[in-house]
Amino acid sequence: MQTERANGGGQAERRDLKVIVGAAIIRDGRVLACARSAPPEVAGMWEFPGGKVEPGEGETEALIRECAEELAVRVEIGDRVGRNVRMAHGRSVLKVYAARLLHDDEPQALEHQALRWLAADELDEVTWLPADAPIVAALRPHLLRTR
Ligand SMILES: Nc1nc2c([nH]c(=O)n2[C@H]2C[C@H](O)[C@@H](COP(=O)(O)OP(=O)(O)OP(=O)(O)O)O2)c(=O)[nH]1
Repeated sequence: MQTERANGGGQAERRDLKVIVGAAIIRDGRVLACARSAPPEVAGMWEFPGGKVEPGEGETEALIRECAEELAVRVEIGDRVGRNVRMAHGRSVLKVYAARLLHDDEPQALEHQALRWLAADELDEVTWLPADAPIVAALRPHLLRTR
């Protein structure tokens, strides 16, 4: 549903912002990167596991659900990584959170083409979705700290 609210300047502010959450799953100083299998325009490009937050769902809850659906893993969600990234002409926003695997779960590529664990100096070896660039940049020092 779309509702609009007038702000101080009298302009309408969109309230139907779609929130996409991503999990930067970190293990031993490496982050899990996932290659999309669809749609064709972005197949083979790399992203953080995640997806749209469903109505009535919290961001952490959405991440836990998406990681289970896409990778068959249980995760603990930690701090935000990087800033909010506006996408689709401002209609959606990408928010990435650090995460760690629980119970020695091992990610399986149930929906992705491929998975890779990347160290800080390997982050540029894959082609990330364009919106992920500022997040990947913020992740680099984070990975170096958690080595
Ligand atoms: N999961 C994820 N999506 C990203 C990232 N970067 C980025 O631009 N996106 C975009 C790609 C898609 O347009 C959108 C996420 O949509 P999606 O199709 O993965 O979400 P979903 O799993 O909820 O999809 P669906 O059930 O509606 O098919 O966000 C990222 O790092 N992770």
